[in-house]
Amino acid sequence: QPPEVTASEVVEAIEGAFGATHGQRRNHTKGMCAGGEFVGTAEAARHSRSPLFSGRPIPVVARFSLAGGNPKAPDTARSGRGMALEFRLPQGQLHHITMLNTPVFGAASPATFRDMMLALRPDPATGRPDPGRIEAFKASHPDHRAQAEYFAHNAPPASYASSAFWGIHTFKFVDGKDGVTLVRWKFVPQDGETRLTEDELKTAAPDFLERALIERTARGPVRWDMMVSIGQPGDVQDDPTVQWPAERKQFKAGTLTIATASPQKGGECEPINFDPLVMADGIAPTDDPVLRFRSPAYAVSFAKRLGER
Ligand code: HEM
Repeated sequence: QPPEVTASEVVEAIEGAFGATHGQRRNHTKGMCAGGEFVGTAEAARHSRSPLFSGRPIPVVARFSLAGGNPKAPDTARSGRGMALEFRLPQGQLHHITMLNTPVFGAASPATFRDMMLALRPDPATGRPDPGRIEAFKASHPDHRAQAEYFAHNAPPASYASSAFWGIHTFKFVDGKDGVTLVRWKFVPQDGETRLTEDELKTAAPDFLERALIERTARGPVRWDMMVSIGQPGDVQDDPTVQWPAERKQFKAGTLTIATASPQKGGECEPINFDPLVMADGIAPTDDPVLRFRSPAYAVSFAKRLGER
């Protein structure tokens, strides 16, 4: 039985690690807005009755971000990049998809996430995290390893437009007869995946990502294909640190087109809480404890930032 962890406790631990930026998200603080549309495929509609896959264009409000609560994090940091999508479905319904640029997450439980934040808390004597505490955290939390290794072996993206984003958790597609398909998905950039070179890691400007996406969308729309993998009996459902075997059957569920990009200040994405449990009928969560925990944690962060405005 894992120790009980509360959403407020975890958000306070994030604030302890990074500080709190008044009126802003406590995590993924640095980011930008974007907009476009999504068109689903007939194959997705066979597995899920979600209006997302009607085949008609669905307006999307998007936010791209850097993981962590540092609003000035350099875009060369070996940390997560986020893509958050709010689909504006007919009749005012909403659907959220909130992803990272890694195939796995760095915690199998909220407790590990909290302990990671506690380990990152700066030592008052040096103003920096204590390397000994970070090592102790890593040694005692093997579920953190897979994502850390991914970051160690994969440089950050050269542009949001050329990054893949994974849903990471397992979800359920529910069809018209209540049939359930276990799925995981990845948004694959049609621009191809490009990462910073060793040189660029040293020389790239700290805020190049925002300018790059604004310039890229000025030249024309950017597209990602939503690729869905179908789970098999025995595949992990409730652990976002474990990947499925690569040979799982895949199909294209739709294409996301991002046509506009802007700074987040005053942008449409700024006030949105991209709670991943906001889902329309036809896609449902699994019992992944991390997925379930995200919703109350985002609510705590959202309440704090709105309350400060
Ligand atoms: C225990 C696990 C996690 C905790 C406690 C957590 C916490 C948070 C918090 C507090 C925010 C800011 C919410 C707001 O003020 O709007 C946030 C944002 C975000 N998180 Fe998580 N998170 C967790 C796991 C994940 C996972 C597994 C993913 C990806 C699959 C993810 C992707 C994102 C993204 C992309 C954002 C930025 C959303 C935006 O642009 O508004 N997080 N997270």
